[in-house]
Amino acid sequence: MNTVVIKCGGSILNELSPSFFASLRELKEKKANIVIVHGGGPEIGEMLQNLQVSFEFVNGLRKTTAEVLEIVEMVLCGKVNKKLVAMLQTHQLRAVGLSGVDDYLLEAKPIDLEQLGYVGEVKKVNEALLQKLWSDGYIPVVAPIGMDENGQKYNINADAAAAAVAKAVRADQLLFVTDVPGILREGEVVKEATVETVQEMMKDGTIYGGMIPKVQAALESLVDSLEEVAIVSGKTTFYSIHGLHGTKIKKGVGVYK
Ligand SMILES: Nc1ncnc2c1ncn2[C@@H]1O[C@H](COP(=O)(O)OP(=O)(O)O)[C@@H](O)[C@H]1O
Ligand SMILES: CC(=O)N[C@@H](CCC(=O)OP(=O)(O)O)C(=O)O
Repeated sequence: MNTVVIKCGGSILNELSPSFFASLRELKEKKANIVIVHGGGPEIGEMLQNLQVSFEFVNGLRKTTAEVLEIVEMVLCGKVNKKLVAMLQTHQLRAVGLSGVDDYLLEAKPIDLEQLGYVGEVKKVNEALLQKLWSDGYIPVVAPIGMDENGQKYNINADAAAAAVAKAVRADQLLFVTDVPGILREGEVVKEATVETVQEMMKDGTIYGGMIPKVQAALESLVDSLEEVAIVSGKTTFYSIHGLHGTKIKKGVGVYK
């Protein structure tokens, strides 16, 4: 059966279009197993500002003190996760909201406690839990908070969490749904890219900011069985009779390290 991992960026969560949900229903009709991993960077930033808690990004990752972690968890697992689950439900898609803490869905370990605080990376994914939800027809919706064996929680970049889930479930497809129609170069969507062309676009500055962790996660996930990753817009349908819209990143000839 087709397994599709969808990363929904915080940039697009409030602008997901009815046609995005229609594309999901189409996938469900084709009996695909779908799991959604969501972000929420802008909402976390807003809440931290409202609560006057200062924060900084180190290499694209939010440095996470114990105080920041508490707010990140509150926003991702409470507000954002339930908002997305509610939207899916009202678009006739049966969804269950979880975080990586639930039944150790995302077992995590710290990346660099000194530099980044409680920022984690995925050590292990509880694939069996996803399989159980799929067999009952649900779309699991995952907030990227992980936990280690001592109960310490970690803030995980959502692009990296989605890539880890895709690897663990040996996904057929990994889609990054965001607020742009794909990788743009001189105002045009790059329809197909290889590992090498993506690396070039990172070097020459075509790819910058929030697109960097996304393509890095995409390239890392192409190492295993996954042959293709796509970056698509949540403002439109991502499938049509012409196939997938957006940028497809294929393995190509280069090897990503
Ligand atoms: N070459 C590029 N093509 C398209 N978007 C790019 C590119 N380089 C950087 N970006 C930026 O990346 C953003 C998407 O990343 P981000 O805001 O982190 O989204 P998300 O919340 O979906 O993870 C775009 O809105 C755009 O500002
Ligand atoms: C460690 C780290 O940076 N975590 C992210 C988690 C949310 C996220 O990745 O959201 P987007 O996909 O919307 O960017 C953060 O705190 O913003």
